[in-house]
Amino acid sequence: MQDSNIHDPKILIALDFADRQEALALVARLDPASCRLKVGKEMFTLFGPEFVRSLVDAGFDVFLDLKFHDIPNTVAKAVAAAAELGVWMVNVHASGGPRMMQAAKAALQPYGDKAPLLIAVTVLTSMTGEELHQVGVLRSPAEQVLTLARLTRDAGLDGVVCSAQEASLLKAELGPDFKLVTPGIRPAGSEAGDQRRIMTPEQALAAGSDYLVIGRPITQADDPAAVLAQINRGLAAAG
Ligand SMILES: O=C(O)c1cc(=O)[nH]c(=O)n1[C@@H]1O[C@H](COP(=O)(O)O)[C@@H](O)[C@H]1O
Repeated sequence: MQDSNIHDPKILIALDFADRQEALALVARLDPASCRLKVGKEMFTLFGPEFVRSLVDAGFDVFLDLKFHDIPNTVAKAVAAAAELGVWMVNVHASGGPRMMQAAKAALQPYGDKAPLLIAVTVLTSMTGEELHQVGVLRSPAEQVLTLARLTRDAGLDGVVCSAQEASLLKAELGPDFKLVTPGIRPAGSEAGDQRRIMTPEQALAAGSDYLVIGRPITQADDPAAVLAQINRGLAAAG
């Protein structure tokens, strides 16, 4: 059976490996038509822009997940540097505020159609309401996600990172075109680990997630390609 999402793969595999060869062995078994790849802080810090370029050159859409959060000028320059790498998506923290997000957006303007999608992290999927309180945010996770997502939309960005638990609320409030990228995806029976606001792939898709970020349930499996294929089949059947 062919995946129905073959032209727009929904799964973004989080390549969180300390060993480059281990990551490349996995990538060699993947098809850019079946998944996209996410490079985050661990692999970028270890292996740098060359590693990202090698994945882009291999034909993969790459989400560079460095969650930029700094003064507007610094974030704008960092986002432009990401565009130079040819990545498909890049992110900032929405809590950096509207001026920071607008500066990031403006920095991508010269890239036109070649600009990566620019999205903003709302409330990390590892956080609970109690932890938000501990850092001085007295709203519930859903209320805080919606507040930050509105700021993100108003700053002209393409979407947000949120948990799938907030996806239906955000789709209803912000419309179908505003992209929702949801980590914290756990197929039934898999370990939550440090994630807290989780959903299964099928639940996330039904709730309105556009892209599902999945790391350990795929990368730590005995047969990652088989697990990816199984999740893609589940999504095709559910969608
Ligand atoms: O921006 C992200 O990708 C991200 C945001 C968030 O709120 N939660 C979150 O888990 N992530 C990333 O998504 C990936 C999830 O990996 P697993 O928990 O192994 O599936 C990790 O690489 C995280 O850095």
